[in-house]
Amino acid sequence: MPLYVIYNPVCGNKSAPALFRDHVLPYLKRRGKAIECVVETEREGHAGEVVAGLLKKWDIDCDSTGESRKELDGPGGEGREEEKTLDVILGSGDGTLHEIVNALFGSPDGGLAQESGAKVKIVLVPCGTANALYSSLYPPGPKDEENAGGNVTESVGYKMKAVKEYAEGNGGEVPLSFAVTTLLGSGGNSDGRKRLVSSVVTSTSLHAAILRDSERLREEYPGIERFKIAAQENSDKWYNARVELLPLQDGSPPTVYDPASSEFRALQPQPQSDVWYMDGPFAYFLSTVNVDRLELEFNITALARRIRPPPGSCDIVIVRPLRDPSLANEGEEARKAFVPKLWTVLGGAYQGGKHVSLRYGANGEVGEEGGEVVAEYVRCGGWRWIPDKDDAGAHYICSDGSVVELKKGGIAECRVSTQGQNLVVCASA
Ligand SMILES: Nc1ncnc2c1ncn2[C@@H]1O[C@H](COP(=O)(O)OP(=O)(O)OP(=O)(O)O)[C@@H](O)[C@H]1O
Repeated sequence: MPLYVIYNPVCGNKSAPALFRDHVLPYLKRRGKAIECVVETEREGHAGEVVAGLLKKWDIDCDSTGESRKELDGPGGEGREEEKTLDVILGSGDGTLHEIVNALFGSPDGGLAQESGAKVKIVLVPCGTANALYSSLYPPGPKDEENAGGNVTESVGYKMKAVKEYAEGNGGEVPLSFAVTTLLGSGGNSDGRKRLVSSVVTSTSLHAAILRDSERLREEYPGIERFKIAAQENSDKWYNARVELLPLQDGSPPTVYDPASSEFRALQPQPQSDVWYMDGPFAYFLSTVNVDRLELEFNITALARRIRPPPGSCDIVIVRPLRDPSLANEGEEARKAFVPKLWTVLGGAYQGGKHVSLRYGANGEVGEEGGEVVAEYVRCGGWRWIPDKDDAGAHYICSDGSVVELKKGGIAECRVSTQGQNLVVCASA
């Protein structure tokens, strides 16, 4: 199985070239790992082009030599069909992985990866700003903290965990689920793309606004502080839309987390409808697959680790401010009054996922006891986001950090797919 190394020199704090030069490549050499090629990405989209190009070339090579995809497995292994696997050590953030996923699976028929029948194994080296997938697969434990002297994100030992497990052959691997968002109605979106494949997060509302606005802050603030600044700027905005929730893969109803029983329960069917809908306004709407956090400490879909999700499902965190019993309308005053409550929810995500248990008291105070939940935590097979035509801010969709704008009247439909079974990432066994 050929091994390629790809890293993005500009992601995060731009430390990938030094990390690969000083640590990753020398380590692989010491372990005797033969590398076909090292690619430093040169532009947006390049990582996807490289991996797609390798699969295409592989197909041509196999066809022209007539070897098909069969390989002999050494003495005694005659006739055994060996899986074709392309191993890629990827130094990047989630955005570069997103480009690879979209290059391989972005077309409606399943795409290149499906056609070639090859398996692609990704070994992540977290070099980006947030590294949601890596930090979900390798949540740091006390030993990592101790070894890192308190700064896990900058620790070479922590960043090298997947590479070491891969090279030593003692790691595991997990297939990725995808959240496939189709942009429907009114000609899709502003940049012509109609299908977005996420392997981490798909969002609207505050999170999409943060990602949209944080890009312009990237040069000045290469770290995660740019997300906090963009969050401040957008904190009192609400988004008018209707959401339709889609059933789980086995046809059962979407479920919602009940902090009183610490379990998910089925949403009640709604009369005369085969979908389950929620009306806005929304302050927050964020759905994930494969992860329980978006940064090392930001455990926004914390239950994805605590209560294992069924295959083909996404976890969604939703905040609808008008559930607050102290707010009667959508006026400016109400929006301002709600800001601290939204911060309490997001702050809970930074405290190990406490937000999933927050509830309103009779006068709208937020605590761990009381009535209605503040953040609705839903698990389902997908969703449709139907923005109010006149609410321009409700038309942004974020897919793994890249943000698209729906055209007026457009709808985003996100369905979870397990189509990516031949794309796996290394994870602790
Ligand atoms: N040589 C390059 N010059 C400019 N941009 C590049 C280059 N190589 C890759 N890119 C782009 O860099 C962007 C940022 O990469 P990535 O998302 O992996 O890191 P990040 O945003 O810092 O981290 P995260 O997604 O974890 O927050 C990607 O959109 C990718 O297309």
